[in-house]
Amino acid sequence: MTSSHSAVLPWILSLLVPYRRQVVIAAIALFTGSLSWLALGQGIKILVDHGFTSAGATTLNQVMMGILGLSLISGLAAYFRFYFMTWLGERISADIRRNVYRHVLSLPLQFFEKTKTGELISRFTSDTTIIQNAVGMSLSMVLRSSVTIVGGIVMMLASSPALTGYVLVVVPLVLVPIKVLGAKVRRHARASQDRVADIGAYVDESLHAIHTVQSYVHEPVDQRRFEQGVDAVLTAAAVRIRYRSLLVASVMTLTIAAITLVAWFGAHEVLLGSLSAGELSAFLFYALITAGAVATVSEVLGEVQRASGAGERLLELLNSPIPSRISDNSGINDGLPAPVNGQITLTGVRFAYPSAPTKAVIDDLSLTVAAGERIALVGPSGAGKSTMFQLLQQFYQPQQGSICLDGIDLSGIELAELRRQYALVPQDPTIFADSALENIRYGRPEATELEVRAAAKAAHADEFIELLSDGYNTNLGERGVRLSGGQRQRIAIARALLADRPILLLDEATSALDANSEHKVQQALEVLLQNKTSVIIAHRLATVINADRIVVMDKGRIHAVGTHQQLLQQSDLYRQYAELQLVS
Ligand SMILES: Nc1ncnc2c1ncn2[C@@H]1O[C@H](COP(=O)(O)OP(=O)(O)OP(=O)(O)O)[C@@H](O)[C@H]1O
Repeated sequence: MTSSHSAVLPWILSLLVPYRRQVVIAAIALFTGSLSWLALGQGIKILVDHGFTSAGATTLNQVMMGILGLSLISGLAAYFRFYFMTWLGERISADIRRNVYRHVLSLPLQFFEKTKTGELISRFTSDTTIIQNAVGMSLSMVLRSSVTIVGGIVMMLASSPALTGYVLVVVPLVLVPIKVLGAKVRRHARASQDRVADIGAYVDESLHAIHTVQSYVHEPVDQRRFEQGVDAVLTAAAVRIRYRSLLVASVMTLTIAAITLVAWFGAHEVLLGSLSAGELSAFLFYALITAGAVATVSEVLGEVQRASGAGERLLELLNSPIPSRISDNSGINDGLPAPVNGQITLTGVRFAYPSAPTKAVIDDLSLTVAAGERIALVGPSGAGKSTMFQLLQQFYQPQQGSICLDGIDLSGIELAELRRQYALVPQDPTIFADSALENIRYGRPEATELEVRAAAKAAHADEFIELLSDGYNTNLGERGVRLSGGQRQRIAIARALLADRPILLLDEATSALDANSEHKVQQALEVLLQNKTSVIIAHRLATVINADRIVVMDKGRIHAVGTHQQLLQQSDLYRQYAELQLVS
């Protein structure tokens, strides 16, 4: 869904609603500041017409005091305007970040298959900062200048309607470049932000894979591609800058030419005696500050338009649809028994990924997993084992058939409630850049430290955590770079133990661990699997032997079901698989 430029302003205004008090204060400060500047013109007029006459000394003093007073007022007004507008800019960008993050967290997996993480990060950081500056600085300047322009025109009219007439004739001349070039600036601003997001995505991807990058000595290639990205940013920016410079220059030149012309007319009127020198001075003062304000607007309008481009992209993100299951829980009966027993029934399930809707990855699959049963899923790569996990957790919905938990169709269970029934131990467990303690506590954020330690002991993770430099408080480093494969698995098992969910989804690691580590992981798993319904994508002999039933999958269908011994005799596919694939 694309959002248009016109949607950005109403969105920003809606974000300002909670801060109306601050907006009002900023607006008052803004008006006061601009009006006190306009009042200065009257001071000039009095000064020129009367300040230089014989009786002028007292007038001169009074006017000077007045001007000083006005400067004080406009100074104070500037303080409040600057303070509150900047504050509003910070607030708005904070609110945008909050809203966008909340939205992005709920987006379906399909969205993340298509969108690069680095690009999203760039939206969070750079796009919101652009909006922050626009609201905090540029918008404030545009508003102040707009007030000055309107006030300036009114005061010019008061000083000399005839001269104002000339000014108004030439004003459209100045507006033409603002309109034409401004639109171009905005378009190219968006293009250059897109290129910035591209390089963000590239950095993100290559740095995540830094290990692979360095071991393949791929650095020169990455550097070259990155530089191409940087060049693309520069090229896009160059076009924007060219239009913007053209905009600023043409507005300035046209304005100064217009004022000179008007001054020339005015001087003639003074010579004819139809205008006093003070009136002409005041008029020119107003014309100058008005022109200055027009120039300011044209200059920062570029910034505002850049922000509007950034806003478009953020709005697009906010408009990406969230699955109705999450945003709208109507029609959900949430009838899960408490506690959940963990019986899973699949009946005639057919599923194809949305990106390949004609290729059934799961095809007419029926299976019942009894409460407390331990099922091992085996089968060749691409058989659909991981897809089963995705369906059980409802990251995707089957196109045909039904999946039930304790007899209730999954589509009738609130999504968060459903997912709370599963503990997932993935093949390559995620370790966060946080302490060992917090990494385990991820399974149940409200768990006490004692509970975390108990789970770690049961998962045989305690023994290596205690040896880390800072024990449970040791930071495990981004993606657990400081842990071995077996240690990462034991942390993940401790996390799942702590979560204590009725159903366990375990994707066993395929990589062989050393005997000692293997033994530890196996022991940890035995604790984890006690009294739970478990579905295990099995890669180890010990696992299949200990399973209640083994389900052999092939091309999305169930090929055979049985125990290890039964299948060795009955299924050629299983025998081959057991001989070649299982880690003994
Ligand atoms: N997000 C996706 N979009 C489209 N197709 C997908 C997606 N994920 C998996 N597939 C396809 O679905 C099929 C089944 O994949 P799945 O990951 O379930 O297999 P698997 O049995 O777990 O294999 P492995 O043991 O190699 O992990 C594969 O052909 C795969 O290409």
